[in-house]
Amino acid sequence: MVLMNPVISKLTGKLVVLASASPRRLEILTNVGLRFEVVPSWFKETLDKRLFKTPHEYAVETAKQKALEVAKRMPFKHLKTPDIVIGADTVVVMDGLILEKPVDKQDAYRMLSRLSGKEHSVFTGVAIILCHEKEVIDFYEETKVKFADLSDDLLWEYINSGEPMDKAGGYGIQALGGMLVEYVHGDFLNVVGFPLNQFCKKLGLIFSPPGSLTHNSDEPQGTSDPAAPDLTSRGTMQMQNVRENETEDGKEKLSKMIELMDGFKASKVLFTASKLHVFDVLRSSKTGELQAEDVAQEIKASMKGTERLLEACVSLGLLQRTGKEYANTAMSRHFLLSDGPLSLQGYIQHCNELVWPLFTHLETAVREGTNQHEKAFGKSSDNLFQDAYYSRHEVKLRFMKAMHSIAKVSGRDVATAFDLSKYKTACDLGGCTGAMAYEFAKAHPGLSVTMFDLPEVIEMSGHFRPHDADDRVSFVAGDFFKDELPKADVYILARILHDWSDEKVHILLSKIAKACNPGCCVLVSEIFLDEDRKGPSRGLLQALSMTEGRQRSASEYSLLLKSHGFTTAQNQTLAPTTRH
Ligand SMILES: Cc1cn([C@@H]2O[C@H](COP(=O)(O)OP(=O)(O)OP(=O)(O)O)[C@@H](O)[C@H]2O)c(=O)[nH]c1=O
Repeated sequence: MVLMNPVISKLTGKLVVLASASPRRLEILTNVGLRFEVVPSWFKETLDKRLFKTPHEYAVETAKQKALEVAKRMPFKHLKTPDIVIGADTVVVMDGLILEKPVDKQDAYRMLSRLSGKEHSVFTGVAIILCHEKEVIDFYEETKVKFADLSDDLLWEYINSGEPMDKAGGYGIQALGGMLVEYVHGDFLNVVGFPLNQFCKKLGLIFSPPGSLTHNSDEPQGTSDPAAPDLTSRGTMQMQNVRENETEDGKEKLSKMIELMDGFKASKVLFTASKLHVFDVLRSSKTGELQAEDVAQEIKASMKGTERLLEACVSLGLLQRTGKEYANTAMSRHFLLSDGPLSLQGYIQHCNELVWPLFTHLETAVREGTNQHEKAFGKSSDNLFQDAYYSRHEVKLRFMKAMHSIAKVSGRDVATAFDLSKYKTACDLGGCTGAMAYEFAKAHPGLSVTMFDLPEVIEMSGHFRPHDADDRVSFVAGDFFKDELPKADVYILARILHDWSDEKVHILLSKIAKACNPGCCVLVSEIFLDEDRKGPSRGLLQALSMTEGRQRSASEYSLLLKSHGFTTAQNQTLAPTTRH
């Protein structure tokens, strides 16, 4: 096959994966000579549509989740890491209503009769994951389609052909459904399921030599990812242009370097916008949108500073701007509103107030091999909650809010990672606010969960109790290094062991081993380092501000557990172990 599009040939030799079961997407990409593997995504298309301001944001987010699921699964299940994963999601939108694939014939009838005689939009969201660079480029395309007036007889005949069932909006424009269509405005293949033209342009931006990036100006509308793929600033591109022997690889390295150099600025923008409640302020305005001036007034900050902050937030995908109006993005609505169910506010403020000051002393920390608590806060931190710094009410509360938000975001995944149906009781050791314990109770109707933590933590955990608190969750005060542990079938250690030296971990595990009966299990939830300790960088970066704790690999945790009679039953991102 002759390759007309040189961009496609840039992917030669790379492991490209299409995270889609759609035969149409496979055909469109095969037709242009792309070589790839198909690994359909297991991501269920169940995102809450109400959380998205526009239908295309929903399609883009679904595409991203489909692709990410495959990118994460492949190294484990297929034992290979792809270079690129492509995900897509097509939706039909009529009067603001998102139509996906019909669930049955009646549903197809409802959809098609809604579309009859009118114009609607078809949006396809696409996500391209660059696995090694850990980057996501996403975009969407909109095409307008007008249906002719359709009689009931025609509709039922079409539905009975079986064609509508696996197609968004209940029709396939490329086949019989083409007969229903009066006109199409825009990219036809976008309706079929994949906006090939825009996809190739994006690939061009990612893979073409720097000089050709000047064609940025005709970039199509609808790019929803402000962070990518414009990998470097224009100033930098010009500089690269001058150096003719600069390779594509060199450009990638440079962009990675720039990302690393700027990383701290991006974090601080997030921390500051959260601390000033920018996201809450925008949410509580009547329309969900505000101009910079109004935001400045609400957050009691200067106009100039606020404008800069808002613009930086837009560039990071934390906010979006239409004209002069700023609004939250779907991601911000998900994670950055103080009262959202998945709010990360608590953890972000912990990073801002505690981790950030510690990292400003990283150089000394490296020279001395110690955590720089004393330098940053004037106090040493041998034992959280017991030293003077942590004894301050607001500091304790902030720490608890941080742990609470992490437990809320990850709790369901931890609670449902393994089949615990044969167990009756669980004990969450160091469970802080009880958020994780409630997630376990919710996920396992037959399980009673005891939350065990220091008395001063239990005392304050009332602040975090849900209104509909499940009475299968109870709270017991104690020190897990000194006091007797409650009896349980499952001991949960979520983000606990990394805080302690091997010596202390042994003390804790021997107490668990003593308290539990044969057949009991310990569920460990941690960031597991790769066996060669080359990643993930989240874990290795966290280690830099640790006191006596350390990050370990799955086999290091297994060894510690084994020495107390626990044999590892499963050993992946989340590891439960069973005692025999
Ligand atoms: C409007 C229209 C849609 N489709 C198909 O509708 C599915 C949408 O569903 P999806 O959720 O985006 O994809 P999927 O098929 O479930 O696959 P996956 O990517 O694995 O989720 C895709 O197939 C598209 O081609 C057509 O074939 N022709 C058309 O005219």
